[in-house]
Amino acid sequence: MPKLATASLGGSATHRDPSMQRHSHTSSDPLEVCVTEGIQPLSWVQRLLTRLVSRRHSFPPACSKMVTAKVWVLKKHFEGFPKTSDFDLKKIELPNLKDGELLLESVFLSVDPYMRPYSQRDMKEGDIMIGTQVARIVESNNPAFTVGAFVVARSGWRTHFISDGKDLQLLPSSWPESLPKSLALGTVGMPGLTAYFGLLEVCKMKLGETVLVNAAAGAVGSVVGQLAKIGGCKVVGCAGSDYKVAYLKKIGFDEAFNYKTVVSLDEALRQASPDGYDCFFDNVGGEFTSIAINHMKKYGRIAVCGAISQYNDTVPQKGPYVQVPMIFKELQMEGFIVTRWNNRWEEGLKALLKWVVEGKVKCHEQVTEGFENMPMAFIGMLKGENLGKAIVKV
Ligand SMILES: NC(=O)C1=CN([C@@H]2O[C@H](COP(=O)(O)OP(=O)(O)OC[C@H]3O[C@@H](n4cnc5c(N)ncnc54)[C@H](OP(=O)(O)O)[C@@H]3O)[C@@H](O)[C@H]2O)C=CC1
Ligand SMILES: CCCCCCCCC/C=C/C=O
Repeated sequence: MPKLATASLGGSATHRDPSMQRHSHTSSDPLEVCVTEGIQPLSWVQRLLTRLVSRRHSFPPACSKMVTAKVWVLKKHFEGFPKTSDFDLKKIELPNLKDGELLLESVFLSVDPYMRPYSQRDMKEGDIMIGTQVARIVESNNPAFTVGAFVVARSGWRTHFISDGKDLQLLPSSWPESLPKSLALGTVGMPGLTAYFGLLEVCKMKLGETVLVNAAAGAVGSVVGQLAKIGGCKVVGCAGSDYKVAYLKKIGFDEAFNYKTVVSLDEALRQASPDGYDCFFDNVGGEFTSIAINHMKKYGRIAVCGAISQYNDTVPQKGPYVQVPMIFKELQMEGFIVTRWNNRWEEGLKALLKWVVEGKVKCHEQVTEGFENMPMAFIGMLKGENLGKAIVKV
């Protein structure tokens, strides 16, 4: 493990609780993906032979056939809160594979808050929705990739796609067979890395400090709180339901409250930490930030990770503004995007995987079944229906 991670995050373990494991996962048999429609079930000898052949990359691929991918398209730019009618489900015929190419099928897809602001900024109507998936290699014309292997891809909301392999990340070789591969989209993926780098590099969290995190029961927030505990901090989290608050306490948060039902957010923040906060990992922005900033300790650090309370605004929110408390408390407030540390993802994933395997970081996933339900899962996540990482299982 790198020096930084050991120095800042080594230490006390959190409690292990099997009831908090994710509630659903799939197992997968690489054999099944090559069975062509209309072919009778294979004997076990044929299956074994097929497995051996497919692992050695057949040229041309053994199960070449026309594949139709389903894709979700942004039909209409979101106005305010996204609606299911803003999306269109389409079918696309994929061409035959060229040399060096792979055919992949999505197994798990991620729905993330960034899709809301990114769609506005980077997409035009008719584009396939951006996003990441865990996908299985179905055919390979590329010797670097074996049929049956699982990768993380950034191919958008598609059931099947073709890649030249350059944009694919194989799951770490140390990934335990028993660990759900969907975690590569959450705790052991981009959201976990956001928590890791945001806390270490932006908040510069230190032993004995007090850390505040909002949207705390979500994909990023739940990891932030648990890493801060591993790093020897006091952790205060808030979330939008009593059920989520109970979960936060179960996974080791020292204080947690429901920001929707407290009479006064100001009072709840004061009660949770009368001395204030050294670090604030802000996932929410807006009014929450303008209240929380007054509870920062002198020289406190604020990691501006997200602003989900503002993503659906049609009219920009007005102050109160942050400058006066920033000046008098001499605060540091820094926005960041996790891709800043692209060259250190291996380090972060290794550390996160280790903590998950050791039971020091617990994971929960909100799994929606069915590719057809992607827009619903995305909208549900924006509304706060997810506990932990929101995932769609194809
Ligand atoms: N900077 C970066 O590189 C990255 C930033 N992010 C940001 O981190 C934040 C969390 O992302 P992620 O963990 O994936 O998502 P979550 O799993 O936390 O899901 C989103 C959660 O946000 C909460 N929420 C929604 N609307 C509001 C609101 N108006 N006020 C307060 N809370 C709200 C809901 O929880 P609740 O029930 O508690 O309200 C909801 O469950 C987002 O802002 C996202 O954009 C994520 C990844 C990378
Ligand atoms: C199309 C896949 C992009 C994967 C990188 C995601 C970076 C997320 C940055 C988030 C910003 C705010 O939510």
